[in-house]
Amino acid sequence: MAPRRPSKIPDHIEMIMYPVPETRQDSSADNETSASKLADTVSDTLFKKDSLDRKLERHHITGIAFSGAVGIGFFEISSEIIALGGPVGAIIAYIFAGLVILSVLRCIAEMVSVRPVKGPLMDFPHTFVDEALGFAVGIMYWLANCMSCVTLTISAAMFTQYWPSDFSMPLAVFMLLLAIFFMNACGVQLYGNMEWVFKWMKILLLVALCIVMIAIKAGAGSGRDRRVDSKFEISPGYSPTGFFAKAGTSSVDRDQVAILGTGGRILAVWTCTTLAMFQFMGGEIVLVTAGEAKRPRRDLPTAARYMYLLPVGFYLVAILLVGLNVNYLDPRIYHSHISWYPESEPRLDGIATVLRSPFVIAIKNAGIKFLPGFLDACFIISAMTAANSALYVSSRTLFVLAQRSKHDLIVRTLGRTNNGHTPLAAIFVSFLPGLLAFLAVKSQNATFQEPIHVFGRLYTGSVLCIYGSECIAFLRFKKGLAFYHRIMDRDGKMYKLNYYRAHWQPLWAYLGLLLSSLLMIFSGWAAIYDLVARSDGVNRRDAIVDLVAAYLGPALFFCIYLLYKWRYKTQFRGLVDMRDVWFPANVPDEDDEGTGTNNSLKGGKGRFREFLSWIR
Ligand SMILES: NC(=[NH2+])NCCC[C@H](N)C(=O)O
Repeated sequence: MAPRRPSKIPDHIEMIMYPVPETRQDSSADNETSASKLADTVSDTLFKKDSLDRKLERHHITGIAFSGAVGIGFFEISSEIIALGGPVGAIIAYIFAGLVILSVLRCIAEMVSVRPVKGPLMDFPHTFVDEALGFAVGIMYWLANCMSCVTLTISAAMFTQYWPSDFSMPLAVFMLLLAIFFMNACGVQLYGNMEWVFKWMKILLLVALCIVMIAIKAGAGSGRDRRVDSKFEISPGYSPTGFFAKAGTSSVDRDQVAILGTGGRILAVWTCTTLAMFQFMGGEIVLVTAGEAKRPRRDLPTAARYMYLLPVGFYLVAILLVGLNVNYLDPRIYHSHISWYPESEPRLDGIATVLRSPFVIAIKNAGIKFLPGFLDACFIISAMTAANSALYVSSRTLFVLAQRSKHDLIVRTLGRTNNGHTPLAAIFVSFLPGLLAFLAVKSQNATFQEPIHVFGRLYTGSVLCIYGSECIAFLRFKKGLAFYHRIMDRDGKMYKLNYYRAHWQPLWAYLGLLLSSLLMIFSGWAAIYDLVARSDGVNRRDAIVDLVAAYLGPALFFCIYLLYKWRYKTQFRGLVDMRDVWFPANVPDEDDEGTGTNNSLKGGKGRFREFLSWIR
C-alpha cells in the first residue's frame, strides 16, 4: 500500500520521502522471476482479508490504554508501598516510577509520529537497532502480557471471595476467563467501546477515592479508631524508618528494622519504586492499537504523549491523600518484609482482598461501614478490565509477530483473521496461558499468593527490558535522523510541522534507559539480602521464589535475543541502513487530511484543546 503523503511537504522532498511504490523496489526486486511475482499477487489476494480493521477512534484508543494501565496495582499493592516506605517514601517512589514512564513514552511518541506502522513497539528496535532485538521485544511483550493477564485474573477472582457466598475460586476464575475471552473475540469496535466505558468508571473511582480521603482527613466518619495506632512502639510519622527485615513476632520494635538510617531509607524507597513500576506500566498500550487505529498518524503520538498524565496525576494525588489517613505500621497493611500481626487480626498475607487496600483501611478506621463492599465490586471490575486489555495486547502482538514470521505455517495460522477482521487464532493462543490462573486455586475458597506475585514480577521485569530497548531505539533513531539530515532535519520546520518532536531529547531517552536498567538490575536485591545477610528466620524458599521471579523476565529476554541473533546471524543496524525511517511500510490510509501531530506549533490554546479532545 502506498504511504499516505502528509500535507505541507515541499514537492521535491515528497519525492524522496514518499516515492511511488515502483521506485521503492530495491535491486533484488529486479531479479524476481515473474512466477514469484504472480505468487505474491495470488497470496496478496488470498490474504487481503487477513488484516485488522481500522475502526478505533481516539477515545477508544485511550480507553483501552487507560483501562490497561489502571488495573489493580494502585488500589491494592499501594499498601505494600506505604508499609515499606511510609507515605513520603511512597510519593518519592511514585515520582521515580512516573519519570520512567514519562521518559519512555516521550521517546516512543516521537518515533510513532514518524513511523506509524503496525506493531510499533517491536518495529522500532527492529528498524533502528537490530532485528533480533525487535524479535525479543515482540516475544517478551506477548509473554509479559499473558502473565499480567494471569495476575489480574487471579486478583479479580480473589476479590470475589470478600462476600460470603458459594462463589468458589475455581468458578470465579472460570467465569472471569470466559468473560475476558468473549469481550476480546467480539470485534474491535465493540471492545473499544466497552473499554471506553471502563475508562470512565475508573476515572470516577479515582476521583471518588480522592474525595473520600479528603473528607476523612477533615473528620468524616463515626470517629477514627486510634486503638490500632497505640499498639505500635515506633511512632511512624510520614517518612520511612529504614528497611524492614522479615519478622513474625506479634509487635514491631526497632530490632525488626534491618537497615536503619539513610541507607535503609534509600533501600526502602528503591524497593517501593520496583513495586510501583507494575502500577505505572501499561501506558505504552496506545501503540498496540496502531494496526486498528483509524488515524494512527494523528492519534497515536498525541495519545502516547498525554496517556501518562491522567494515571500519573491521579496516582500522585491519591497516594498523598491516603498516606495522610493511614498509619503505615498498621498491621493490616501488608508487605512480605513486614509481616507481624497482632493475634487478634486475621492474617491477610498473600490474599488479594479489599481489606488490604490502604483506601479501605482508612475508610474502616473512619468507621464508614458500607463502602468496603462497594469498593470490592469496583476492584473486581478494574482488575478484570485490565486483564481484558492484557489479552487484547498479547493477541495483537502475537498477530503482528506471526505476520512477520519467516515460517509460512505460522503466517497462515496465527497471522490470520476471521471475516470480521478479528485475529481469533492469536486471541485463542494468547488466552491459553491465562489458564495458569487456576494455579491460584488451592482448594475451595482458599487462596495463596505465589502465582500473583511471580507472574506480576515476571511482567514487570520483562516490560522494563522492553522500555530500555525502546530508549536505545530512540537514540539510534535520532542518530539516523542526524545522519540523513539533508533529507529530513529534526530541527527543521517541516519536521516540526508534521511530526511530534519531543523537547530535551536525548535526555529523556538516557534517563529512561538508566532508570529502567537500574530498576531491572537491582529488582531482586531484597531477596538476595534475605538469602545472604539474614539466613536465619527467613523462609529460604520464599526468598528463592522472589529472586527467580525478579530475574526470570530479563533472563528470558536476553536468551531470546542472543538465540535469534545466533540463529539468523543478524547485524546491528548501521546508520546507512536506516533509510526505513523515511520509507515506512504499511502506513495506513487515513481518512482525514494532514497529520496534525504537532501541537506545539498551535500555541498554548491549541495544545489545551488537543488535550481536552483527548480526555474524552
Ligand atoms: N494490560 C496490562 N498488561 N496491564 C498490566 C498493567 C498492570 C496495571 N498497571 C495495574 O496496576 O494493575
